[in-house]
Order: sequence, then structure tokens, then C-alpha cells
Amino acid sequence: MVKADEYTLESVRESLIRQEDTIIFSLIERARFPLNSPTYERNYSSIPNFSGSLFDFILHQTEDIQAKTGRYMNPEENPYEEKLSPSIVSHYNFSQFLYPAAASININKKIRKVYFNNILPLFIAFGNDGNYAQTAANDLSILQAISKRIYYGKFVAETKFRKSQCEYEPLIRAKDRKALMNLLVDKRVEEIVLKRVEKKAMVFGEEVSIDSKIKGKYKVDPSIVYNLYNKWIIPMTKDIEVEYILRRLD
Ligand SMILES: C=C(O[C@@H]1C=C(C(=O)O)C=C[C@H]1O)C(=O)O
Repeated sequence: MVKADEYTLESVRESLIRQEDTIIFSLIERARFPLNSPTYERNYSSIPNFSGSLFDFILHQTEDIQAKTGRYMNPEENPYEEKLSPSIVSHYNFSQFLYPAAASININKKIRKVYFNNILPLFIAFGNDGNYAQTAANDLSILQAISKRIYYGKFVAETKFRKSQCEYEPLIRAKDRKALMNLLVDKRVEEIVLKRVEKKAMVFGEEVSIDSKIKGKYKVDPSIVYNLYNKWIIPMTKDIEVEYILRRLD
């Protein structure tokens, strides 16, 4: 069993670094397909007894089977769907590190909206090749990876709170969002994250050729990965940190 104190700021940071790999590989996989807009059109799929797009259907069905088989018993995992089947398997005794009153914050709607409106158009070619099920499955992999990363802000906030409780408490009582954000933020770490994800996108996504003249062609533009983290992923992680910390004394 993982003990509650096995999460430390260092271990949380290590996990965030490993999650970068998952996010970047999932972007590379989605980039194999063009936009494939019918995937997201309500009227296109005509699935019997379901009103929604093919993507909505795959999201619901996939999360439901994952819920049944215990995925969301782990506090590090957060589903997008609200109504899911209960787990039908016996499960591992996961450490309950988060503060219960603060653990349930949810910005799924925002993450979904940002993904489809702001992130996807950045790295996808327009077009339609008919591979809608694969497209939706790849979207879901990215959404799950960025959701885990953003909600990991709760673990970041909890470790920081435990380290400096006296500094946080008065600001939480005063509901001083701005001061809490200043206390939570570490600009130096953010700059390292940004440089590292750009580099990882180069290393993981470079077209490999035995012809040494072909260099510098990437499956997903590294500067887009940088921007994705800078504009969306890090800010949303920090929002989760602040929302979590505000409820830390409830
Ligand atoms: C995750 C941390 O907290 C904040 C959020 C960061 C992020 O989203 O990458 C980086 C630094 C901090 O501003 C941390 O300090 O490691």
C-alpha cells in the first residue's frame, strides 16, 4: 500500500515530467490523422439510442468500461463523464493523500473546450480521411493525459501546503487568490518545464531517416508543444492548485 506521505513535491514533479512523455506521444499519434470533423458532428454518426457525436460515444463507452474496471479508484484519475458505472472489480488500496473537501474540484468542461477550440487546431491538418474511430480514440488519449496532468495540480498544492502550512493558512482564510497564486508559483520550474517539453517534442517526434541530410522535420512542431504548455497546460494546472488550496481548510 502507498502511504499518504509517499507523495512529496519531488515525487510529484517526477510524475509531471514522466507525464510529459505521455502527452507528447499522444499528440504525435493524433497528428497522424487530419481533423476529421465528422467525428465531432452530432448528426453524422446516427448511433442508435445515443444522441451525441462519435467522439461523445467513444468517450462515454471508454470511460464507462474503465470505471467498471477500477480506473477511477485511483485519486490521480479524473473522468470527464459524470454518470459512469461503479467499479465491479476488487481494488487496490490507493493512498488518500488529498484533502477530501478540496479533492473534488472539476474543470472538465473547460479542459474539453480548450482542447477542441484551442489545442487541436494548432497541430492538426485540415482534411478528412474517414478514420473517425481512430481519431476519437486518439483525442481521448490526449484528453486523458492532459486531464491527469492538470488535476495533478491538486497533488502539487497539497505537498506545498504541507510544507508551509503557516504561510498558506492566513491567505486561505482571507481568500486571497492572488497571494496564494504567488506562493504556489515557481517560475524557475516553469521555465525548465517549457524548455524540456520543447526538447522532448524534438527528440520524440523527429522524422528518422538514415539519410543524414533530412533533419529537423518533426511530427508535431516543438514550438507548438511549448505554446501548448505555456498557454494552456501550466495555467490550468495552476488554476487547479489555487482552487484546491482555497478549499484546504473547509
Ligand atoms: C508544478 C509545480 O507548481 C507550479 C506549476 C507548474 C507547472 O504546471 O508545471 C510549475 C511550477 C509552479 O509554478 C511545481 O512547483 O513543480
